[in-house]
Amino acid sequence: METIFAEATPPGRGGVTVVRLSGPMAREALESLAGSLSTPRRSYLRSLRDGQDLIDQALVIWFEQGQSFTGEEVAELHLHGAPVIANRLAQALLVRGLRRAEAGEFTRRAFLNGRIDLAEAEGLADLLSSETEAQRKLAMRTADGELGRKVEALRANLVRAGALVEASIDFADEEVPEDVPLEVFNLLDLVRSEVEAMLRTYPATERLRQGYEVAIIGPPNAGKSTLLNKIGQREIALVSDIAGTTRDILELRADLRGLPVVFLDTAGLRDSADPIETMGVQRAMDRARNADLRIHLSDQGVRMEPFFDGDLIVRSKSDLGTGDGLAISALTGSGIEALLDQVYDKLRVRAANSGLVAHRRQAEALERARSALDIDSSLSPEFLAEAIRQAAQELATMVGRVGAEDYLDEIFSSFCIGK
Ligand SMILES: Nc1nc2c(ncn2[C@@H]2O[C@H](COP(=O)(O)OP(=O)(O)OP(=O)(O)O)[C@@H](O)[C@H]2O)c(=O)[nH]1
Ligand SMILES: [K+]
Ligand SMILES: [Mg+2]
Repeated sequence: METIFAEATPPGRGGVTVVRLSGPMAREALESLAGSLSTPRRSYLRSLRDGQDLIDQALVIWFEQGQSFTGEEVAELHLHGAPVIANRLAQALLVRGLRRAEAGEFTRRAFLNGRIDLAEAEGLADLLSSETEAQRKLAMRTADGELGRKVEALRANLVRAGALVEASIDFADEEVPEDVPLEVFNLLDLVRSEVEAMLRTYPATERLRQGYEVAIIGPPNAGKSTLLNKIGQREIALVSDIAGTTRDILELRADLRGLPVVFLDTAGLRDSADPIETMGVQRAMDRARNADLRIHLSDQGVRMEPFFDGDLIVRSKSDLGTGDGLAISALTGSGIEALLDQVYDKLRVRAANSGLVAHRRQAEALERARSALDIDSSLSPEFLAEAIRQAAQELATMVGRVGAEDYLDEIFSSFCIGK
């Protein structure tokens, strides 16, 4: 096993740069620069020297194998935050036979050494890419192992059910089969209903993780682009009094009171002789259909039917005269907060339905466990035992105890170097 190193802090100047080493040579490499360090998990202020060259004064610490994030021997060096210092240290470490870590390699080693399960690794990746409070909370629960513990508890129930069935097979004499105990069916019902409950929350959870899409749609010149710019407080979209200004879909990522929301500005909906505009309208419709919510914007007095259920019907340009229902003026800003309140309220209801299963990989493993458990209670004990074993296997896959190889590259490459 090679010893790896990487900066754990972002590149560039700063107060400190933390460099982390992991692997069998971590302590030895550190001591060759900092002198001997008797006690693990204690920080020492030391001069780092590569031969005669003083690299830096640094706070250093080492962790013994089994007592670190990766589970390997780990060393940490807190250097003064200048890239030249970290580069000089890297040179000294390369000479000593260490190599630079790849993206996510520390976390990958933590997984391979059983320090975290795969769901925790996914949670950690989500945590690092969280942009809003709701995403942080969701990711933190998974990173903290909540999902893994829950799935392990279900798997333990299956293991018990399986053992009971096996026992009934073993004790049955040739002629008279032993009845499968009722407890088995109770355990299976419990696991099935928990798995189903988790699967029900998956779509809402996945959405919360990725962010909600709110499409602004309506006829040309309704003021859609002006509204997007107003929400984003910058000039994202071109605005003009020429109908058909917007063609491509423009996205604004926003933190709406803690919820991750992508607002979409779209081409004004109308029949047009211009083929490019028609393509834009097609895109607008396709994207709007799949969005979580649509703000359906139109001028005062224009008759509007909602395209989709639950759309927010909003009148624009209220500064030019008052109309019916929810009205905004992107010019004066009036009504915008009330509109965002309504968007928030609708999305919050969806967020409230979220649970812990936020990734397709996790949901697919649960789906397979559910179909394995979709069994007829009149099955022979042998078939029952096989179905239970299969379902337990799928739950083990979900937390990465088995069969995780195919997912590792995908999951760990989403981390940055040094994590
Ligand atoms: N008075 C007033 N004018 C507005 C308001 N919002 C937008 N406008 C004007 O309405 C015109 C059209 O605005 P856009 O934002 O380009 O409209 P759009 O819906 O994006 O139009 P398309 O992209 O062509 O579909 C521009 O001249 C804007 O300045 C408003 O609240 N009040
Ligand atoms: K326009
Ligand atoms: Mg526009």
